[in-house]
Amino acid sequence: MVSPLILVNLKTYHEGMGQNAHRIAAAAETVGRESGVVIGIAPVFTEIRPMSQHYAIPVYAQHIDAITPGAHTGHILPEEVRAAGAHGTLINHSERRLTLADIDACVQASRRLRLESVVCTNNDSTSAAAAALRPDYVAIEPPELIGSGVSVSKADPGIIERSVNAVRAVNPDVRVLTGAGIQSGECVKIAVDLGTSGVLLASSVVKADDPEAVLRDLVSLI
Ligand SMILES: O=C(CO)COP(=O)(O)O
Repeated sequence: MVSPLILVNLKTYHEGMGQNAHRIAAAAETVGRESGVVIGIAPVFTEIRPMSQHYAIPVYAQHIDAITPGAHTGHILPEEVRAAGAHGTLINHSERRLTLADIDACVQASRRLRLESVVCTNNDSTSAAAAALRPDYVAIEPPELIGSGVSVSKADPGIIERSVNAVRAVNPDVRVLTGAGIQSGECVKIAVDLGTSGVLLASSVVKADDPEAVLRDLVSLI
């Protein structure tokens, strides 16, 4: 069986972040190596290259733009994200929504560039729609639970189950992640038992005094 994926989105949390981001990446590398669970990190764009060079963990962009090389200013070119060493990318995160046409173009660019694509969604209908675009992962995250400290696994397991079924019905090759408020091994176990291939999370690791201890707990029951 393929290892579940624990994907830590560092967002733009900033306080002490330069140092903290590297501390989290080092912890992800250690805990990932010891547990055999794949722990990936999605840092800010400027940290993609240093992180992919220094740590043996998959590094993800938090976003790419649906553009091709040429005259664009202030955009994120998928080719540059790949060249910086990214293994994959989030697409359509709740805090960075895109149009359907742009999500499609981003998934296609990811496929062409061999970037793993993780399309974020907010409910089972959008999960089904995203699955039709054939990304590697659909990540269902109820927006009202993001950053709330209340885990989707416990507060709304039904949305995970419905999304897994919706995605499987459209394309069984697309794997499902879930996120929002994920904070413990128990949350991860519930998500995996409901048919997901792992979790997408942020605050419980990024804001922790001891991120390595939280990561150890997250992988403890899978
Ligand atoms: O948006 C998220 C991950 O991309 C979830 O954030 P929290 O883990 O802070 O709820």
